[in-house]
Formats: sequence, C-alpha cells, structure tokens
Amino acid sequence: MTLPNEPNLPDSESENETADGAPSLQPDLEAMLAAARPGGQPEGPTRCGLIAIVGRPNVGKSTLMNSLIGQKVSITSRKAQTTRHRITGIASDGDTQFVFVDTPGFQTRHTVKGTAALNRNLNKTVQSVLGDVDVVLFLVDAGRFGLDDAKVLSMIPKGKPVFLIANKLDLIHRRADLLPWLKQMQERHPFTEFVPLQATRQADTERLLGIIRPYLPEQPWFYDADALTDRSDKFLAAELIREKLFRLTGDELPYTSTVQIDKYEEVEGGRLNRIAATIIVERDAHKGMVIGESGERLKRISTEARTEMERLTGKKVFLEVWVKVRSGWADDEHRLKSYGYE
Ligand SMILES: Nc1nc2c(ncn2[C@@H]2O[C@H](COP(=O)(O)OP(=O)(O)OP(=O)(O)O)[C@@H](O)[C@H]2O)c(=O)[nH]1
Repeated sequence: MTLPNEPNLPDSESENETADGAPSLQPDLEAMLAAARPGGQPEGPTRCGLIAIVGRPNVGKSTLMNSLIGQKVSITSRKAQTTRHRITGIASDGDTQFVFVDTPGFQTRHTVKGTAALNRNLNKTVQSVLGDVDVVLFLVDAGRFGLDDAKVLSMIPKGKPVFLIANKLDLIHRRADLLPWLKQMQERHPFTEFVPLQATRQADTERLLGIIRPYLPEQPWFYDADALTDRSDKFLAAELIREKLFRLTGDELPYTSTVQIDKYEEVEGGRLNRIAATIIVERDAHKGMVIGESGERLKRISTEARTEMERLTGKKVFLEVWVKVRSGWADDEHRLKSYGYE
C-alpha cells in the first residue's frame, strides 16, 4: 500500500481565527442572504447526500459537527427526523447540501459500558444507518488508534467511502511525526481520504466540506436552504422507496444499496408529483434480486412506494424507478487516484 499523494493536510495560516485563537464561527453574509431567499435552492445542477460522523467517545464528534454546520447558517435542524434517520445538522454551501445523520451508539455521551453496547442488534442498527449514507467520517485522535477506535471501525460496512479524520492536530507538535502512523492506518483500512484537522478551526472544516462534496450524488437538495425543520418530500420519497426495497428483498440485499432521486417535479398546478428514482446496487446479482422474476419485485416496490407517497402528500404521484449497478472500486478513477495509483 502506498500513502495517498497528498494527505489532506491543512494550511498553516490562521485566518478565520479570532485573536485568542478560537475559531470564528461568524457566518458569511452571502450564505446568510442565500438562505434567506424563499426556497433557497440554487439554480442548475446540485449535489446532496448523507454523511455520518462516527468515533469513540470524546474524540470530538460533536465539536466537528457544530463547526461544520455552525459556519454555514442554514439549518441546524435538531428536530428534523426522517422515517429512518435523525438529522443532526445540515450545511448548504454553493450547489451542495450536506446532511449529517445521527448514528445511534456513537453520538451519545453516555454509551453503555462493556459489550452490551456492541451487541448484534446495535451492530445491525449501525450498519443499517451507515449503509444509507454517502460518506462516513471516522474520527480518531491524530496519532492514536486504540481498541475502542478499532471497535468502531469494525462496524462500518464494507464498500463505503470512509474518511479518516485525524482530529486534534493542534496537539501534535511535528506533523512529520504523523506520517508513520498514517501509513499504519492505511494498512488497517482502505480509507478513501485522510484529513488531519483541528475540529474547532473553521478553515479546516471548510476544507473538509470541499473534500466531501464530490462524494455526494448529483441530485436535488432534500431540504430548502431556508427550511428549518421540515421533512422534505424528496427525502421522504427516497426513504419510502428504500424502506420498500429492504422490506421486499428481505435480508438478501446488502445495506450498501441506496436510493437516489433523479427528478422531483410538481406538475399540473401542483396536483401531480413526477418522480424519477434510481436504486443503486453493488453487483449485477443484486440488480436481479431487486428486479425479480419478470420485473415483479421492482414493480411491487414502486407501486407500494407510490401509494404511500400519495397517501402522505395527498397528491397524485407518477413514479419511475430504475436499478443501476454502481461501478466497482477498480473503475473508480477518483479512488485509485487517492491511493496513489495514478
Ligand atoms: N485540542 C483539541 N481539542 C478538541 C478538538 N476537538 C474537540 N476537542 C475537545 O475534545 C473533547 C471532546 O469533544 P466532543 O466534541 O464532546 O467529543 P464527542 O466525540 O462528541 O464525545 P461523546 O459525546 O462523548 O461521544 C472536548 O473537550 C473538546 O473541546 C481539537 O481539534 N483540538
């Protein structure tokens, strides 16, 4: 294994920091004005996706989350909830909406001690939540990797983009000291990106959002930039399809399968929603599983999802659902690049 060409090290200048060295979370005016516009969705193509922050207690998850969303105004929708996920924060920046979801078992200050917290049920919940997200941020203290970190890492489903976030970089005196550790970490897990940072430093979290951005799918935003805590109909549509998908395929389908909304249009004066969605699976065999014999299963997934959408929104829904196989690791140019195989 080789180290990535450029482990995403932060710049050393300290703009965005206040005189006492604390980060300035002063939101920039433009983002504030954009968020204040009705609807607030940008023109043109947009990206939107789910991100989970995981790590052992006290590693800085809440600090990072607050820093990621605090600077962006938008929504800190602590109350927002979807059928499956609790949204802990949303950052809308430029064309991209970053939706952070809670991962039970990781976000609480008081995790149950001992093995109970790591029992099979919890593992399953964690796997299911993490299976739906587009990016997992795995937080550790820079230069450290203990048994507690290893336990968390082992719960992350395979095949997800996992970023290694080496936090508390300010406590490391010489950055060069981190290189042997980074190398060991890469041998432990095929991390997609390495991001050493200081969670309290705004320049670092800005940079992190920029690194996450290309991993989020091109699709409409789930939430309007000015919405506060509402569930979004688009997100709900994706969740409903996902729910039917997993219910009707049983345990056969891996949690890495996801649903993406390609189009969500209100037509006929708002009486009809025209929705196009893609179920993304890892392998051809999974595609067959979702489609079923002569397309019966896919038909059922989409009919049941459509009926429920109509019931929930009180509108007629025209729903098209496609199934696509995600290109494998070897085809993924960006990933190969990040491993230094250019
Ligand atoms: N020096 C330094 N301290 C940090 C940094 N990020 C977080 N901390 C501190 O680490 C401690 C734990 O941070 P939290 O954000 O509460 O950690 P957590 O992972 O959410 O903790 P749990 O809720 O217990 O899971 C706090 O005292 C933070 O101030 C950092 O970049 N540098």
